[in-house]
Amino acid sequence: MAFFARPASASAAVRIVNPNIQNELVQPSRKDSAQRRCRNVMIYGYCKFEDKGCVYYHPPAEEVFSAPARSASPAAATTTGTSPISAHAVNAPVFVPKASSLSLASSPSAPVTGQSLTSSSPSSPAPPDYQSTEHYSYSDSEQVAEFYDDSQAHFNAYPAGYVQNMEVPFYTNPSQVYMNEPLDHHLYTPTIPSAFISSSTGNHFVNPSSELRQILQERSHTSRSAPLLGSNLPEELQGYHTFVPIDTVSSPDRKKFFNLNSIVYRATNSTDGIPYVLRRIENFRLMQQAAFIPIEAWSQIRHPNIVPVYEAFTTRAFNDSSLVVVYSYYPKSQTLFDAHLKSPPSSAFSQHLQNGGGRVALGHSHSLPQIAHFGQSLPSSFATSQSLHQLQSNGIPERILWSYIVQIASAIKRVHEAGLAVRTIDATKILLTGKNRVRIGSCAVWDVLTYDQHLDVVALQHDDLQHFGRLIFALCCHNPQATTNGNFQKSLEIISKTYSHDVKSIALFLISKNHPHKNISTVFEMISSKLSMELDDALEGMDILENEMLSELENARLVRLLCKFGFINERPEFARDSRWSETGDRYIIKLFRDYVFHQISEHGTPVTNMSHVLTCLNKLDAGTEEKIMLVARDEQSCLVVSYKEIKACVEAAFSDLSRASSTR
Ligand SMILES: Nc1ncnc2c1ncn2[C@@H]1O[C@H](COP(=O)(O)OP(=O)(O)OP(=O)(O)O)[C@@H](O)[C@H]1O
Repeated sequence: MAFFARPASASAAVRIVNPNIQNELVQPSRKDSAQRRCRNVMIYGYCKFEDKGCVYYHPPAEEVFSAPARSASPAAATTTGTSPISAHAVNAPVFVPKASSLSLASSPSAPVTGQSLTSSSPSSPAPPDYQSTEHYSYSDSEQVAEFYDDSQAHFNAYPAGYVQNMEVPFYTNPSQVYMNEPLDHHLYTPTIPSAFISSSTGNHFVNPSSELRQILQERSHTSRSAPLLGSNLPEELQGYHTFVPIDTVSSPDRKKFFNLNSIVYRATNSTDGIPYVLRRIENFRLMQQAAFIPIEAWSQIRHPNIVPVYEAFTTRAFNDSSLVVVYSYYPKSQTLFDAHLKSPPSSAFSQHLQNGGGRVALGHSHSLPQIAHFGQSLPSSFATSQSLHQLQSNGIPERILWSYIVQIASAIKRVHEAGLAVRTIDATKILLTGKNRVRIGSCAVWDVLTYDQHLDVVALQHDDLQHFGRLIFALCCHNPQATTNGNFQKSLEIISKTYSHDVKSIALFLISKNHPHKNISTVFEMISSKLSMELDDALEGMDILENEMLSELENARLVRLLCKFGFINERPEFARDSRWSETGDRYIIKLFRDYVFHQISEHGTPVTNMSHVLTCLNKLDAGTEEKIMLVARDEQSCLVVSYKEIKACVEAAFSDLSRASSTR
């Protein structure tokens, strides 16, 4: 086919082949070592190891010198026919036949230092100056010194003393035996110097780099958890499928929303494939369609501290009349109640505080006292059984407290400015979705439930601030009932002793009933000194995340390259078409694939070093001028090519395939 008929000459690669062995090149069967012509003879015209144990065939001198490649001056070698040897061959490292097991055994490997390599005897006979070769990274003494450290000694393909005294029978083929290459950091996306980014320690909002991936993986894993078998949930509902209850607590006390039963599910939207949270209010009969008007208003609100409202509908799919409100899903999030107010304070909570806040994995406790919110009452024993000292020591750290205050105040401000009231400022409805990141959830439900009551928004906004004050009291005192059941004075005492005066002031202001200037703008005036700290931490967190992203940038380009290799290499439909795989560009790509992935150690075992693979692929993607020697599997020919040329081959072969796929 036309698109596969790219001439082999399109490649700028230099092919090093002894013209005398053209017939051997096409012979598929391998010869015994003793019959195979020594590669040193083929390339340099002689082998200095001929009398020192080289097991390969060394033809008589006349035969050797009759070949064009035997030129005493390899640089003068001419390119003829299909087996050119160009000036590049001069710089080719001495070819080494694969060491036989015998020779390997007799020459155990040992670390080779840069010094030993550079101290090669100047009187060493003829092979082209190994040290002066400028095209081969592996022959650059500086680089060799750089990567031949002791820790890499086991990868060393060269027996000890090889360069110095040339005593060893063979040196090995660089394309067949793995050598640890130095990473050229210029090939990578530069990251911000670590001195300027505290990614290892993390910041107020971002976990340390070492934890970040695990946390993201866990979230991803959670969002794909399998649905419960036999859960009797609808298979499909209003474009949502794969229903999974999020709150697995079976106690009926734990699913109250106002005086109605409420259950939260995760389900996948069929249109965009994204998981959402569906809050279902059981046994609710919607009396008028207009009750959904607030949903429209709420769906317009986008704020980093509010769980976005997506849509709402009623359904009978749960065998009752249910109201369902759909929200964005934050996998592995916790309510503030679960994170900070669960009682008794667990060791996990203490650990959490030691870690400076953030999310902790707290299990649900079925023996927990009932939480007082939305009209439910809490057994007073819960509030009073803890000593003052206990309550003090279990309070939330002030830095985290201020962070919550600023974030929640900011969310309230947005909602109030939109002419709405939040109505869910409660520890059980505010989610901790990341390290010290809070989002007010379950918004809009109240507005739908009480639509026909025509409540005064200003009064509701006032209530928001009061609930906010109660929340601060609860968090400071580690007690959801800190402001009721006669606990107020004691709670105030705790706050005065444990926290700064500013905390006490804002808490008292919010909880007060008849303050003349009580609105969210006044709250912001009171907390203004804390805003800059929050802003600084947020921006620093952004820098850290950007830096993390930079390190991931490489992934995409490497995956693209690997995909191209997958498309090009060993296509079964061209298995018999030697033009496709055994000539020209594709052949180079195939050999390069061997060079990257099929390296072997000096013991003949596969090398699976990712660093080598990444180095090669990055150099390929960058298209560097650095040259490497690719050796055919039958070891009868080798090619000296630059990464730039291989890159051109990959691009050409891939565009051939792309063209073919688009024209059919
Ligand atoms: N948008 C959301 N994304 C992820 N998880 C959520 C979301 N909304 C709620 N959840 C989780 O669903 C679970 C149940 O939520 P719910 O509001 O019912 O909290 P709760 O602690 O069970 O309160 P209640 O006692 O009122 O039922 C909680 O663990 C909460 O973390």
